[in-house]
Amino acid sequence: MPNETKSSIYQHEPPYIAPAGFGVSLISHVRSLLWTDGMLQQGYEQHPGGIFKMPAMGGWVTIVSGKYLDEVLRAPEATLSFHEKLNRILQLEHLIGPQMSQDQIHLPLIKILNRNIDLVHAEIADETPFAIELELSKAAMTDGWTEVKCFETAYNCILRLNLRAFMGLPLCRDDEWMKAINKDGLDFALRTVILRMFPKARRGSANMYPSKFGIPFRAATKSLAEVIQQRLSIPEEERPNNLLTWILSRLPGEEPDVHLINGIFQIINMVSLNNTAMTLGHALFYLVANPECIDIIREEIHDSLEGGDITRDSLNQMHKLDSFIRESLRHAGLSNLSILRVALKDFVFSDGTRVSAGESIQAIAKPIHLDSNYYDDPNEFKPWRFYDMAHAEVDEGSAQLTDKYDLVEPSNEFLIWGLGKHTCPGRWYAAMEIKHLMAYMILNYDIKLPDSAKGKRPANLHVLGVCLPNRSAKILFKRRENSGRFVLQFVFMFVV
Ligand code: HEM
Repeated sequence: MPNETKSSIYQHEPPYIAPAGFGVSLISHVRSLLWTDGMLQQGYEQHPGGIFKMPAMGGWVTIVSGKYLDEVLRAPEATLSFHEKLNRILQLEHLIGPQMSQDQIHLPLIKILNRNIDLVHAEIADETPFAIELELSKAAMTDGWTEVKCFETAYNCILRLNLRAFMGLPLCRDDEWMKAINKDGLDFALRTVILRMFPKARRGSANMYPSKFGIPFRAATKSLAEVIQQRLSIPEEERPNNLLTWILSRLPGEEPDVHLINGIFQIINMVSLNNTAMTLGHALFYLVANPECIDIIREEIHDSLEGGDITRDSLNQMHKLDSFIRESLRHAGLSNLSILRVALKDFVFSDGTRVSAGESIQAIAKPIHLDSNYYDDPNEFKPWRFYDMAHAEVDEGSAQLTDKYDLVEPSNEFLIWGLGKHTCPGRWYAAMEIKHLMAYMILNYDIKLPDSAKGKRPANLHVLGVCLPNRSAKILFKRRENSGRFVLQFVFMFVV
């Protein structure tokens, strides 16, 4: 068993996979910036199922896998902390306040989101045609086909759906407000980087300086304040059932703190937007690069519809689509690492490896997702891999289809959502949103790569261990003949 401070066995540092001596450490850091994936793979191959230390983002991080990952997951929050790591990265205490940094007010809010997922789905379903058609209307149409940047379209659609689910109509369709949110998000990101450059004790005062770099959460505050006043004027039981109402119910008081509300909203929007949009972007690129899958998924969607509609239950029946998205995440996982922790006390693993207080620990992810010990032909994109794995267990005598290979299920071999007590609490929402959008697109549009791509999936962009979908590559959409009902719906929405 690991021991937090003492151990009878010989204690030692994790092995370094790059030189860390005086002078050469800098070279190791430059190598890790340019060659993160390669360095991580090298560490994994040298220490399979083990522990090693590698340079990352200006520090040295202990990387774990195998049984050591389980030891990290079992450690109490007071020893290996996820929230403290997040606070340090995002500077939540200075930029939003203790309700966020200490009380984690966003967590109960996401629980409410999960409890209301059927209602939230209804909002997403209503907003989807509007969001997609608006994005497509920005580009010219040739012979019925509209060519758009895939990732930009995915990002904007997810942003629009999140705003609808979190804030409701009409604010979610206010383009000025959307611009303000994007500005606030960028100012926030920049501020976190600047604050981290100051010693801890000076950050509070550093944050007070008026800034040329923008003040986080200011741009969207004015419209939000108006919406809050309007929401408060409605009797509590009649308020729309969405995030803004839930935040207000958790912050009782005469004068709501608009800065805090904006901060909470921004953090939830931030964690839900980027990862979800990247996941959708990757999956759409796999879809157009594997066009033979489109008809198969479309047939499954048709078979799952309820009264012609994509409902929550019908989404749960779309096992091939689910497998397709999970395989897309396995193959082009968003990050090569998972599970962020910082040691608040010295921590000693069962083999005597010691991590000192203040140091960071992360779990290896991508090399596991591409390891032939866990996945057959790991470098091949097999859209029905998880569908087949679930069905193979039924064939082997299990009475019903297992859900352990479902998109939302984390495991030691599928670390996209993290694992253990901090496993992503937004994964049901994210999966529902991505599946709904893809099902809607596949049902109502033909989708393809431009001829110039020659059938090849556009290359991903790898930055500091993050695998981004290609930013400039385009895909084409053409409305399908039988989607007349959708056109009427869209025209109706604009008229109203
Ligand atoms: C495809 C989309 C998403 C991916 C891949 C993803 C992935 C992750 C990962 C890897 C973690 C960290 C786990 C750890 O370090 O132990 C995490 C945590 C978290 N995620 Fe997500 N996430 C996604 C979408 C969302 C959405 C939509 C929401 C909110 C609605 C959300 C809210 C959170 C929160 C609040 C945490 C922190 C949990 C805690 O404090 O215990 N995520 N997510």
